[in-house]
Formats: sequence, C-alpha cells, structure tokens
Amino acid sequence: MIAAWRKWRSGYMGRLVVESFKAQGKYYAVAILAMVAVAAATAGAAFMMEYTVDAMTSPESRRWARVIALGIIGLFLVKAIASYTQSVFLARAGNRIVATQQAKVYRKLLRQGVSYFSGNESSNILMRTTNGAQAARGLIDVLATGFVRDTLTLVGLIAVMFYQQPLLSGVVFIVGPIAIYGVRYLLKGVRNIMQAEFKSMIEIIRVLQETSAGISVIKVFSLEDRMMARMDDAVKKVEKRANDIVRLQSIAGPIMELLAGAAIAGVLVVSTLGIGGSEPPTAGQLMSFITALLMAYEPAKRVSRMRVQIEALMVGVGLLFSLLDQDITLKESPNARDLVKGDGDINMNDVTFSYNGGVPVIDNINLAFEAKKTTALVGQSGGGKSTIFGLIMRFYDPDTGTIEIDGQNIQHASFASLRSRISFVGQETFLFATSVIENIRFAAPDATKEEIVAAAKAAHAHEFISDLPEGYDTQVGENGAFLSGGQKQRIAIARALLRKADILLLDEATSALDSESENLVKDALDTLTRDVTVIVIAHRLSTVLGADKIVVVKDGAVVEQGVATELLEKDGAFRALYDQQFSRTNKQKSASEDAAE
Ligand SMILES: Nc1ncnc2c1ncn2[C@@H]1O[C@H](COP(=O)(O)OP(=O)(O)OP(=O)(O)O)[C@@H](O)[C@H]1O
Repeated sequence: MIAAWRKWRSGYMGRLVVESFKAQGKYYAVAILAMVAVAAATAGAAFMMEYTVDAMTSPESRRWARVIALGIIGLFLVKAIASYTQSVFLARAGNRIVATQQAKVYRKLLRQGVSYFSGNESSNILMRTTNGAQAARGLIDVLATGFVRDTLTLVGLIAVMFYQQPLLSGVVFIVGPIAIYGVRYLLKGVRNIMQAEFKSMIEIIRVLQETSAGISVIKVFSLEDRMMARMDDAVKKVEKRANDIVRLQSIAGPIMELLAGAAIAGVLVVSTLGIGGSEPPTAGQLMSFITALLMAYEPAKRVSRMRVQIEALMVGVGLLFSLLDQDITLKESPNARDLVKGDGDINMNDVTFSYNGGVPVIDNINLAFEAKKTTALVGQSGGGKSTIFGLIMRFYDPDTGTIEIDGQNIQHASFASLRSRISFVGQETFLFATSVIENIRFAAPDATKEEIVAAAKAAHAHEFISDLPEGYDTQVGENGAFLSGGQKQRIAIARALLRKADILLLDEATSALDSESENLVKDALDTLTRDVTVIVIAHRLSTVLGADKIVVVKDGAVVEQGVATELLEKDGAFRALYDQQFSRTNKQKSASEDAAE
C-alpha cells in the first residue's frame, strides 16, 4: 500500500496532484466542499421523492406537503449554489495550473544550454508547453469532479437505492461490473492514439513555422504544392486520430445507457413479480428508487469515462513533465564565482570540442587573444571559427582543455559575470518584434536616449533610423521583417556597442553592408574599440588586414598566425586565401572593364 502510494506520488500524476493541491489548496478545499454538497443534495433529492409521491397519493401524508415542498426547494437551492461555487473555484485553480506550468516550463527553457535548442525543435517545445499545460489542468479537473463529485453522488444515490429497495438494487448491481469491464477494454488504444495525435499536431505547427519563416524560398522554388501536401497529411492525421478518440470515448456512454435500460426493465419485472415475499413497495418508495437509478446514470457514465479521459490527458501531462525533467545541457558551476575584471585577455588551452560527441570540430587548439587588441579569425567555411565564439561565450563546454578570461577558467565563472564582459554580433541578426530603440536598449536597459543615439551613430545607423516613419520608435516587425539586412545588422552593431563590454566578438558583423558602409562602420569600430579586446571573423580579408593578429583556422586547428604583412610575405595558408580572393576580385574587375569597353 505504502509502496503503491510512493510509486504514484513520484509518477507524473502524483507530482501534478500534490504540487497543484499544495499551491492551490484553498481553491480546491472550497471546490471539494461544494462538490460534497452537490452530491448530498442530489442524493437528498432522490430520497425526498418517496415523501413527495406519498404526500400526493396518501391522504394522511398530505398535510406534510408544504414542508416537503420547502425541503425540495431548499435542496435544489443548495445544489445550485454548490454547483456554481464548484465550477468557479475549480476553474480558478485550473487556470492557475496552466499559468504556473507554462511559466515553469519557460523558466526551465531559459536555463537550458544553447545545444538544447539545436536538438529540440521549436514546434515540439511549443506543443508541449501549450497543450501539456491544458492537459494538466484537464487532468486535475477530471480527477476532482470524477473522484469527488461524481463518485460521492453515485455513492449517495446507491445508498438511497439500497435503502428503498435492496432487492431491486441487487438486480442493478449484477450488470454494473459488466459495464466496468467493457470500458476498461477500451482504454488500451487511447494512449497510443493520443501520442500519435500529438506528433501530427507538432507537424502542423512545424509546417506553419516553416511557411512563415521560409515563405520566399517556398515561392521562389514553387514549393506551395509540396507544403500543402505536408499540411494536408498532418491535418488529416489529426482529424483521423480525433475521430478515433471520440469513437472510443463515445462507446462508454451507450454501453452504460443500454445497461441502465436493462436495469430499469429488470427492476420493473422483479417488482411486479413480488419476489422475496415481502410487502410490496409503496408508490413513493418505488419512485424514489427509480429516481435515484435515473439520476445515477449521468455520474456513472462520467465515472466510467474517467479512465479513458485520464489516459488521454496523461499523454499531454507526460510530455510536459518530461520537458521539465530534461537535464540542463549546460549548467553554471555550483560554486561559480564572478569573474574578476582584468584587461580582457582570453586564452584557449588545449581545447578540443565536438558537437554532441561527434567528430571534433575544434582539435586541440592553443590560442591567445591579447587584451585590448584586435584578432581576426579567418579560414574556409566550416573550419570552426564560429564554434570558437560559442566556446568563449560558454554556449558549450570544451570536451577537453580550458578557456580562460584574465587567467580565470570560464567554467567556474557565473554566467552573469561572464556574459556581462562580452558583446556579440552574429552572422544572423536577431531583432525582437518591438521598436528600434527597444532593440538597441536590450544591451543596456538603463541606457539613456542620448547613449542609444550615440551607439546608433557609431554604427552608422542613425541616418536611416531618423528617416524611418517614427524614427527610433518605429516597430521593426517579426525579427526585423520591415528592415533590410544591412539595416538590421547596423542595429545589431549599435546594440553591441551600447553594451560597452570589454570583449567584443564580431562574427561576419558587417557582411550585409555595402563596401562604403562597411568601411565607415569599421572605422567607427576601430576608434570605439581601442580599449576593448576584439575578435572578428571575416571572410572579406581586406577588412582584417589592419588587425593586430590574424589567425587562420582550418578543420578545427590553427594553421597560421601573425600580422598581415608577415603572413603575406610567407607562402602559407593566409597568402593562399588572400590570393584566391584577390585574383577573383581582379578577374571580376577585368571582366567589368572588358564589358565597359
Ligand atoms: N549546432 C551544431 N551541431 C552540430 N554541428 C555543428 C553545429 N554548428 C556547427 N557545426 C559544425 O561544426 C563545424 C564548424 O562550424 P563553424 O560554424 O564553427 O564554422 P565556421 O568556420 O564559423 O564556418 P563559416 O565561416 O561558414 O561560418 C562545421 O563542420 C559545422 O557543420
């Protein structure tokens, strides 16, 4: 018994119930009291039928008619008030469950490491969070109404039935177990169908998200038919599963109805046969019995369906809880300390790293980024440059080796202190769907308008922002949809500059700008970042020739490093990359000159 309780308590259902009751105990206490009152009033009403009918049929009982009438009104009044209270309080507690669970999941998601989001699709997370929380609410509702109101009502009505007609009640209870067995049989299929339905719903969200994000690709490659086919397939599957579930859930009702019909007929036959030799029942007793029997039908139907519903809801609850239980992919060290601020030296010592335990994409790198200097990372695509940024920002931990900022291992630093030191502009600019000014302000919530404008001016964004319909208050749309790639990038640069961090990581940060703007932004960055450790990843080598150090990365290893003049003199990897770009530019130039002639 204790073992069974422990098992239940540690399961999803037990955790949800205990957690919800602990948090919303008051609401549930009121709702449960109200349900007890509903059950008592229902059974009381059936019981009163005996006196009601007798008062109408027998002359000596007639004088009680007014008292009985008052009693009936009283009972139904209690039931009405109790039903209302139960619904309102249960709904309040339910709404709170949805809100708490969703907030809890989101908090957990925010704590998750970056790799978690590469491994878990957004559509999946979305489904679990929204649908899962609704399922949690549904489950508690079913448990509370099923176990308390319906079960108590049933018990009360059964008591009335036995009190009035024990023999006839016996007839009814022969058929009861058959019903229970029949419903149990149905349960088996529900869980599988629900799981499949969840998967198809995730596919619908995925198609919608991909359509919204990739509409230009869909249009340009005429993928409409293919997308429509995917959506058709997903919605059809959801439709089919929904029908399957309804079919299963709906069988329980008619089975009960049939059995109830059979029971009533049986009762009639048995009562007219006068079996048992006892006194025949009075009209009132018989009426009270039949009323209780008929009233028992609805709660009995719900109780019989309860298990099917619980099974179905448990699928959603399971997905929600399994998301909550997932390990954090990258944790702050338990005794994390704030980084002690130094000049901003960064060192990678014997660092090897692979994504998800695959082949190493960083292979035993030893690299020093000198404080307040600019280091450029160059090399072929896929060489591991952006991964180095991810490691410095501690989005991932190295498999072996350490990364130090001012001589302190970043794995022992608090996330807040590490990230407050770093500012970053990535290859893909992300803007929130709010105004321009808010998008820049995210970097430093306390910044004044003047500081924001100064950052925007340095990023050469001020001119175009001022030309926008509402200037800095213009809304940028979902992920900056209303702006051009170069404009978005300049806002991202302004944001990074506003942060005034002493380490600045720029991953192709000016790639979306035309050459003229790129040079202007670069000049501004050069002046503004004199006291900052800058690491810049650039494909256009002309933009990094002035760097204090250039590091060539290839297949996760450092193949060459030094200043541009030095590297260009050597016939090494940098020279090769440079010549490649240079000859290409020259070829383009001469081609355009030929065309001009
Ligand atoms: N999230 C990820 N999961 C698994 N592998 C990844 C992930 N991100 C990058 N990789 C792999 O790691 C390698 C290095 O990628 P990285 O983005 O660091 O290269 P890069 O030098 O910055 O390339 P580019 O110049 O094209 O931006 C690539 O082979 C890439 O396929």
